[in-house]
Amino acid sequence: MTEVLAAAGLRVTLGGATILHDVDLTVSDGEVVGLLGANGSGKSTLVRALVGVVPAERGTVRLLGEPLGRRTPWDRIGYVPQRVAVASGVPATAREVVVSGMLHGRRLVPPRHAGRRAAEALELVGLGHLAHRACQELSGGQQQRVLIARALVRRPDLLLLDEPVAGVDLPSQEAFARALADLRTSGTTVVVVLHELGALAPLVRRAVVLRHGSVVHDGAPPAPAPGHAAPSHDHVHPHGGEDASPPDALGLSTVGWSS
Ligand SMILES: Nc1ncnc2c1ncn2[C@@H]1O[C@H](COP(=O)(O)OP(=O)(O)OP(=O)(O)O)[C@@H](O)[C@H]1O
Repeated sequence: MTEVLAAAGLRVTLGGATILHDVDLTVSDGEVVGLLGANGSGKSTLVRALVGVVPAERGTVRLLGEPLGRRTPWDRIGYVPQRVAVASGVPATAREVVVSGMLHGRRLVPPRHAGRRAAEALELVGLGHLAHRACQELSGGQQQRVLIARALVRRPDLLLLDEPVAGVDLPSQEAFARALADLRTSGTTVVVVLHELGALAPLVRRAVVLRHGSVVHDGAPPAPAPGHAAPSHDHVHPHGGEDASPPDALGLSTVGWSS
């Protein structure tokens, strides 16, 4: 199996605190890996360090066989950050934002087929009918799906997603799961931060669980507690927090797997 992502001894310090403690993570071609853990366990920081958005104090990252830096093949990598507003007052349409996903490095002009590819990517996330709508007129969940389409339009070999379906309704989550299944079939490797496997459960065969910035589990996804997967489960009751006691061995008591 070809190594698509390899992080070794990754240490990240932010605001004087060590957030990631020498994390090792290797992901092979075609894997779909779920990154799980309680709030504040370091999932987003890990993904951000993997794409170089936050600097690592120590350790190395290789993406698609190249060290993180000038040689990273960004045109083959898709990244969806944790919920950010797409619009930010810029009057771009959904289609324009998605087309911008085809720009990278020295490619500052979209290729001729960009419009067609953007339309396809928006269809994949169920937003084909809103392609020409200004992003600032879209709901938060719809904006999130525009960002997913923006990552998909590259047809990436490696896709990193930070809570892509948070705040997205169930039918759209299921549509996204189908799009991800198609990508996996075509060989895309996926690393996805999730609070719950939800609609993506059938796809995620490997779970990496973080706790206080260290990997505490790497293997089969832990089973959710009974009732947690049920559509009627409201998720408004407390799941505990960093101070909850006693946390289960994997620290999953805070992410909705047991309560
Ligand atoms: N820029 C920053 N400066 C200082 N501390 C930070 C910064 N960014 C994140 N942190 C801290 O790092 C820790 C991990 O945050 P991170 O966002 O990676 O967690 P997470 O597992 O993704 O959480 P969540 O599930 O809530 O999204 C938290 O304690 C957070 O307060």
